[in-house]
Amino acid sequence: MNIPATPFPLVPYKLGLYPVVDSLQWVEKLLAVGVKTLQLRIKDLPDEQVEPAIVAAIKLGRDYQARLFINDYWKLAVKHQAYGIHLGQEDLDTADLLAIHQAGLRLGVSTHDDAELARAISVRPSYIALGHIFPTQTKAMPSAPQGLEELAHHIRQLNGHYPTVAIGGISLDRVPAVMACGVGSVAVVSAITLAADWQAATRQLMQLCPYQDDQDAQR
Ligand SMILES: Cc1ncc(COP(=O)(O)OP(=O)(O)O)c(N)n1
Ligand SMILES: Cc1ncsc1CCOP(=O)(O)O
Ligand SMILES: [Mg+2]
Repeated sequence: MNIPATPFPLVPYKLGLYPVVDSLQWVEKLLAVGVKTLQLRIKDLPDEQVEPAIVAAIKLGRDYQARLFINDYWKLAVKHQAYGIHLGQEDLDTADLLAIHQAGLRLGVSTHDDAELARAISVRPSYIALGHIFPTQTKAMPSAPQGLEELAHHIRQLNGHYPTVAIGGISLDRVPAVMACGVGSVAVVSAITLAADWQAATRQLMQLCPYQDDQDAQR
């Protein structure tokens, strides 16, 4: 892992509701209802198959002045100047962090435990994701869910130095308890994509998890 000499660019400390979706159509629908932070997470396709969706999503994100993170496909995100990239711990082994940093992209990093948190901090990313908090059907997870106590413990450890995002099994009714742990943002997949009324769910989630336009995370 090649660690840049300076931190990755800042993002707002409270990124607000952060939907994670697997298609350009979802990106477009969520931007249209006012989502300001989101991620395009397409898994395991060749670069040439995902490139058109990534290019179009980045343009939409710019048009709506939103923060669109690209999951995994860091080379395409750099090539097309995305707002940011999200990487997991395994992705950190292979991604060129210097190239991402030099291109000025924001970086979010996943963490599951104390060791992964320490590794993420060593990279000085733009935000740190913590999870999975609750059991999830969306992604096969090798470890047990962290739960709210562990989430609160990790947030205390970070001591306000990084924007934080909680992810994993977070349903609408669980958001208040997650926010009460002091997290800046809540990332959701199924709470939106499997909701009976996704627009109503998104609006309620945005209200519970407000975005605040500042960059006051102090490292
Ligand atoms: C906001 C956010 N947090 C965590 C993840 C998970 O990333 P990763 O561990 O790399 O797993 P995949 O999403 O790539 O399957 C995420 N995507 N977003
Ligand atoms: C991508 C990812 N990373 C950790 S949990 C997860 C899936 C979250 O999906 P859901 O909000 O449906 O539990
Ligand atoms: Mg990944």
